[in-house]
Amino acid sequence: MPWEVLDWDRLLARQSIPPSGQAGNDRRWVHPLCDCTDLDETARSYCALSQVLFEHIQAMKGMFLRHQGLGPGAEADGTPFVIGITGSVAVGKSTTAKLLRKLLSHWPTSPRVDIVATDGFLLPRAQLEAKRLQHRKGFPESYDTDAIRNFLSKLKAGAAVIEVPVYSHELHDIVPGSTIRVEHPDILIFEGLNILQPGGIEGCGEYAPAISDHIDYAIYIDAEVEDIRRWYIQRFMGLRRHTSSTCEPVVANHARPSDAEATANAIWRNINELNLSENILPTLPLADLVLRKGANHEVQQVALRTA
Ligand SMILES: Nc1ncnc2c1ncn2[C@@H]1O[C@H](COP(=O)(O)OP(=O)(O)OP(=O)(O)O)[C@@H](O)[C@H]1O
Ligand SMILES: CC(C)(CO)[C@@H](O)C(=O)NCCC(=O)O
Repeated sequence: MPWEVLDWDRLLARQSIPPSGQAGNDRRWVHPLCDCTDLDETARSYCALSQVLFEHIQAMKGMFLRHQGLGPGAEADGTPFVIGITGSVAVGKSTTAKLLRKLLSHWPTSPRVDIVATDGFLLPRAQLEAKRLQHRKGFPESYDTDAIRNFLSKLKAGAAVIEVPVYSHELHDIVPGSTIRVEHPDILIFEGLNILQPGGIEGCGEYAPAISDHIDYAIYIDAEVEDIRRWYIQRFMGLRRHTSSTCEPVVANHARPSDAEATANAIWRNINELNLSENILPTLPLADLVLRKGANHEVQQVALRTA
């Protein structure tokens, strides 16, 4: 697969986004969004990523306007642009989404940016149990895929308000009666494990549309499996400290940290790592951009698909 490794210095030197569009020179904006060790390097790498997206969206907009016979000053059609972010459980999709939202909303075009996670479209725990899917959480069959496609169709059709269900990592379940409102953003960051899965064949023998049909630009976050496992265990142990025993038996019913860590390792091995190798990693070649992270979450490489 032809990939071009991004040269950040050359890209940032182009300054296609003026410095005022880079969330400021003060790198402390990074800190509330992620607990990274090198603020400057993190800001620089995500600014480079933001610039790739800016140039791509401007080029798409220019192409659309030319196609409509309109000049560069004209307004495009206002359809939300969907950026997909995928990769393993705990690889940092939500964190990257938040960093990008911060940067994108500082663009000179001041776009309104929303984030939606496919977690909200997981089947509620009771339904997973009824279908004996409780050990397949995160696998394609554990989501309401029709609801995901429906959501993206409505978004692309210009719906003014769409309500999306919410998943809680503390409850390990969909939060009953809770939704977030998506109100016709300029850019939607849509993050999840399964967004690049092929559509498959439906009962009547026809191809089902794929979720990715609605994704305009797809980012895959990649890292060493051993690093992702460590991040997953750290997050699990952190959540355990913050979870009351009434919330989540899987997390909270471990009096001893070593028991909790053993459970986290078992969930990683039997569910999340399996899902990564069977379903998620095979979609990497379908991404437009691969962001490769090192052991401390630093961005080591950004590669763009050229064909
Ligand atoms: N750039 C970063 N610097 C420091 N820590 C990070 C960074 N990115 C992610 N993390 C940490 O790694 C863990 C996983 O990150 P995050 O929750 O964003 O992953 P995710 O891919 O969205 O997970 P899931 O698929 O389970 O929702 C979290 O504990 C998060 O704080
Ligand atoms: C919610 C998912 C599936 C995806 O984000 C993941 O974070 C998760 O919870 N995986 C299942 C294993 C676990 O309970 O941690």
